[in-house]
Amino acid sequence: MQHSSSRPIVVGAAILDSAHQPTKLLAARRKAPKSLAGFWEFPGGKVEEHESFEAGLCREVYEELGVEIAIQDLVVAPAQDGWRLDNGMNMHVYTAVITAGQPAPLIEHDRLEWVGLNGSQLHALEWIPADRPILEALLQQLEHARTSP
Ligand SMILES: Nc1nc2c([nH]c(=O)n2[C@H]2C[C@H](O)[C@@H](COP(=O)(O)OP(=O)(O)OP(=O)(O)O)O2)c(=O)[nH]1
Repeated sequence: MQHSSSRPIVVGAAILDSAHQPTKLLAARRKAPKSLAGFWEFPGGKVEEHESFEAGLCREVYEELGVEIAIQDLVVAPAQDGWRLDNGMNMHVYTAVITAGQPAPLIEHDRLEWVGLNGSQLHALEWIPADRPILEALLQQLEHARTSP
């Protein structure tokens, strides 16, 4: 999809440790702005005018973490225009895997953590509240993919 409206669209990456048998998700802790500092999120950011969502996501992840990714699937939201964030923007989240590089918290984050998909650690992190339903949908979608033929 291509971004062309004047309202900013945010894209986020649910970076998994494996394309076919994922066990971990790469969570990133923001260090700015003050209102979001300390909260965990999906790496990503705003898509630029006339940039595709996928291109914007690859660019943001490279800028923020220094890695190249291969985008897999959209985490399907209840509405077609994505997940509604607390700031009034909408976000599209895609699963992805790293294809080159070692992730590091280069600009927007002060910590990165590979967290198990099955277990309390993922939920124990202090996620941006708007991300919690996205996490639930991600887990359900991965579970569905794992159990369907
Ligand atoms: N990247 C990201 N942003 C999120 C998530 N959840 C959430 O509410 N947001 C909000 C926080 C910000 O207000 C907005 C994303 O803006 P950003 O600051 O990351 O965008 P950007 O990298 O393009 O930064 P900038 O150029 O505007 O400074 O969306 C999430 O999981 N990931």
